[in-house]
Amino acid sequence: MPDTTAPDGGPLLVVDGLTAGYNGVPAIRDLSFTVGAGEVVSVLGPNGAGKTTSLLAIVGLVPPMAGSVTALGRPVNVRRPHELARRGVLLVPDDRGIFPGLTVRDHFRLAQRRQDPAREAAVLDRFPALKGLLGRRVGLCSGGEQQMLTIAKALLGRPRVLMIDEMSLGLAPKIVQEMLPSIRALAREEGIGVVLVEQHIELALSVSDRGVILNHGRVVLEGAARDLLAHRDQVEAAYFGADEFAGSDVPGGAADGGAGGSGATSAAVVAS
Ligand SMILES: Nc1ncnc2c1ncn2[C@@H]1O[C@H](COP(=O)(O)OP(=O)(O)OP(=O)(O)O)[C@@H](O)[C@H]1O
Repeated sequence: MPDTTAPDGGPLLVVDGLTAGYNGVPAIRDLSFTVGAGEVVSVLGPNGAGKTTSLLAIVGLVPPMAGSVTALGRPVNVRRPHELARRGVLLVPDDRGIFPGLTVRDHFRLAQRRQDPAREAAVLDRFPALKGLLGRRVGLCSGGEQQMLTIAKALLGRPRVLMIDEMSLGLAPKIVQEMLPSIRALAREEGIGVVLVEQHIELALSVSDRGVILNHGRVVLEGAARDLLAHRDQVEAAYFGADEFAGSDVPGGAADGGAGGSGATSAAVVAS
């Protein structure tokens, strides 16, 4: 059984007040949220909201201007990207990181520092469709199969936190509908904390515990996924009218001490 809790029993990942951007201009400001073992947190928002930048900043690939990241109970030096990976906090990028000329089996080999047949078998059991494709060049695999491989590769290293950027990019809705529940099951069964960056709001929230909605680089709404699903109007307002919405007086909101776990001060929090 993998060790899936922070030594202090707290969340696996704590992002606190993270501000980061490009050429000195912040693209995300004061981002805060937590991810516990077995929990799925969706980071949602319109194009350009700062979702990808958030993930890149958490792993240090976009240098932070302010804020901190704590993984497994210990502060992380976000200026050293490999440190987080060593702790099992992995980013699955939206470009899938695959080599079209190599086979699925080759990718499995490259993804493991030391071959671990037992782990390999366990990961293949999670994505049985890959079993019959081990000898196939990845360039000849479908988009869904490539995406399964991308996630399978990340799982080989027994991650504690998996951050998945736009898993559904370019995939048919049916494939997304099949894959997202697998991610949910994976989180629960292996105690992995999952951060999903998604465009499919309803689908993402339907497999998430909590949702964080970004607009213009700020958290404008957050809450339990079931509450966000029940308050679709508020979610739409957060997407399309964020400037007016941020900090509004929503019952159970941050000003009321409402729950939500991000610690953000200006975001509204949907009431439980
Ligand atoms: N390399 C870069 N250099 C300068 N600005 C960038 C760079 N990458 C992203 N940005 C800007 O940062 C902001 C946030 O972009 P980001 O890609 O994080 O948004 P996103 O929510 O992931 O968008 P999408 O859903 O379209 O992928 C945007 O205004 C974008 O133009």
